[in-house]
Parts: sequence; structure tokens; C-alpha cells
Amino acid sequence: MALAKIIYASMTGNTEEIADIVGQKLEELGHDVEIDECTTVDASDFEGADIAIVATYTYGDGDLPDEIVDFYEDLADLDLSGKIYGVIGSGDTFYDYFCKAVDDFEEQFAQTGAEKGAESVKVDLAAEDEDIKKLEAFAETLSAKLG
Ligand SMILES: Cc1cc2nc3c(=O)[nH]c(=O)nc-3n(C[C@H](O)[C@H](O)[C@H](O)COP(=O)(O)O)c2cc1C
Repeated sequence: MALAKIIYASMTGNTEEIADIVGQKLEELGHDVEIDECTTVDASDFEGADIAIVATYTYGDGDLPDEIVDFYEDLADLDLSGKIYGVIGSGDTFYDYFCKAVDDFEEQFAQTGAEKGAESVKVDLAAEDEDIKKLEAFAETLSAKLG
């Protein structure tokens, strides 16, 4: 059984919720799922996963949350060849750089040799019905990539 590992940063709960939505769908699809807050793990924990997922909000002026910066920096040094990755995030369209941290993590994953398994999903604040559908489709696409 494939292991999907989801690492998230969340201040007010929106990103944690979308991580849970994706995790639940992956479980329904028959995968083992581990969901951890980013300060409780090391980036190298992704080495034991088949599917590596980051869920992050965006802070400041298009910045990464402070608490995920170490994880972000360490990620680029990993060799995740043969694995599948995906990125999701919550932001606020009020800001100039909507969900910029999602794009930053995509670039970082691209350096690991992992294969992008699905288009990133960016959610405006808390997930609504349409977002939930997109997040579930994201999980299905990642799952299908495992073949
Ligand atoms: C001070 C501050 C700065 C923010 N900057 C951005 C930003 O640059 N881009 C963005 O998309 N969202 C920005 N946000 C919005 C958060 O990313 C958004 O509220 C998100 O849903 C928070 O996720 P969480 O509930 O998981 O903590 C900012 C929020 C705060 C409070």
C-alpha cells in the first residue's frame, strides 16, 4: 500500500482543513496517509513516502510562513526521484501575491527529482464546496499517477 505524507503549516486552521480533505480522499482511495504539522517533522521524512504533499498558507507580502522556512530550505537538498509530489494552499485574494507560497514549494519540489502528480490547488480562505471538489480531484489525480 502506498504511503502519502502531507506536511502542513496553518495559523488559523484553513490549511489544516484542506490537508485533511486531501488526506481523507487518499485514504478512501486505499492509501496510507500521514498528516503532520511542519514543525514536528524533517523534510527528509518525505524519503519514506510514495506521495509527498505540502499544504501551506502565505503570509506577509507573498512570503512563506516563518515556521515552514527550514522545511522549505531542506527540501531542495533531497533526492525524491521516483516519488510524486503535489502542493496545495490557502491564501486570500485580497493580497497581491495570492498563494505565492504554493508556487515557491512547486519550484522547490522541482529540484528534488520528484514528479509533479497534479496541478496545485489554491483556496481562497476556507474551502467551500467547489474547493472541496478540486481538492478531491487533486487527490484522485495523484493517486492515479501511482498506476
Ligand atoms: C499578515 C497577513 C499577511 C498575509 N499575506 C498573504 C499574502 O501575501 N498572500 C495570500 O495569498 N494570503 C495572505 N494572507 C492570508 C492567509 O494566507 C489566509 O488567511 C490563509 O487562509 C491562512 O491560512 P491558515 O488558516 O491555514 O492559517 C495573509 C494573512 C495575514 C494575516
